[in-house]
Amino acid sequence: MAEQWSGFSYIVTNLARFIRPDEITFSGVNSTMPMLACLLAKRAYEWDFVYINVAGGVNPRPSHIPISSSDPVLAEHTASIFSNEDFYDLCTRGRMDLTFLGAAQIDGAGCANNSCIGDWHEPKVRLPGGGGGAVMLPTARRACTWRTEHSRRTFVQKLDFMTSWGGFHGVVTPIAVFVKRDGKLALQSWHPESSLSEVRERTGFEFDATGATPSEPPTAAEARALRELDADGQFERDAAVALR
Ligand SMILES: CC(=O)SCCNC(=O)CCNC(=O)[C@H](O)C(C)(C)COP(=O)(O)OP(=O)(O)OC[C@H]1O[C@@H](n2cnc3c(N)ncnc32)[C@H](O)[C@@H]1OP(=O)(O)O
Ligand SMILES: O=C(O)/C=C/CC(=O)O
Repeated sequence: MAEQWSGFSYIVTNLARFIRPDEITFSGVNSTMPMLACLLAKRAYEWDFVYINVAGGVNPRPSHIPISSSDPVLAEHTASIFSNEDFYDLCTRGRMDLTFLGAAQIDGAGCANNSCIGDWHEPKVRLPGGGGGAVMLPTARRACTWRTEHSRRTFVQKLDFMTSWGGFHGVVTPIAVFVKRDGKLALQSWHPESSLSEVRERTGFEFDATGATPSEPPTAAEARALRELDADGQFERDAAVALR
């Protein structure tokens, strides 16, 4: 059980749990974990949804699981080919139900920075990922993010730069799942090997934890689907997610 509920498995499975039946769900560039979450949901759940991806695929049936979340194999046997403009149009026209987007820093309202660390004019690091974050996060009906590092430099009181306003609906890390409640991120659940106090300790903003419990372990179908998707364990090794 512990092996199946590694930090990597925890993130991918909990991202999949944000996907809803019949909805349109998007995963983009540099998004291996959301790609795996969408493919897991297709295999593990008894209902269907529309999975679209930045390779242009719409409910594709890829012949293998690629390392890159923008690999053309993700458009194999696709129902249609979507262009980049189509993803943005779906969002701005209110048709995108769920999109997965990255973030380097997240504040208590779920707003995100994926532009720079430090001062904008003299940054320590410039980050990629501002295009989707700036447009898709505020316009999709829901957006979720993931971070392999749960730390006070990631979960901050004040962002170094606000790339995306509007706020994530869901946030998943190796030790916690947050959801948006009354305009703020609230703790929904924590990794069974972690604790509420550890999540508080490693989070730089105050949050409501009313009703939060340890996360439900993976179902047999979820665990089986992820084993199939990562048969040789390469994704898990590449992700190198630590609980501590
Ligand atoms: C149409 C579409 O496809 S829309 C787009 C969909 N895709 C996305 O939204 C993905 C967008 N991009 C991402 O998610 C990126 O991974 C980002 C922007 C979140 C982070 O970029 P990465 O290059 O992965 O940064 P990474 O996390 O490796 O950090 C690089 C360095 O930046 C600095 N850094 C990153 N985050 C922080 C932080 N919160 N605080 C301080 N320093 C930080 C550190 O120096 C770090 O190096 P270190 O970990 O060795 O200390
Ligand atoms: O914002 C990003 O990370 C990527 C966007 C891809 C694009 O719009 O070309």
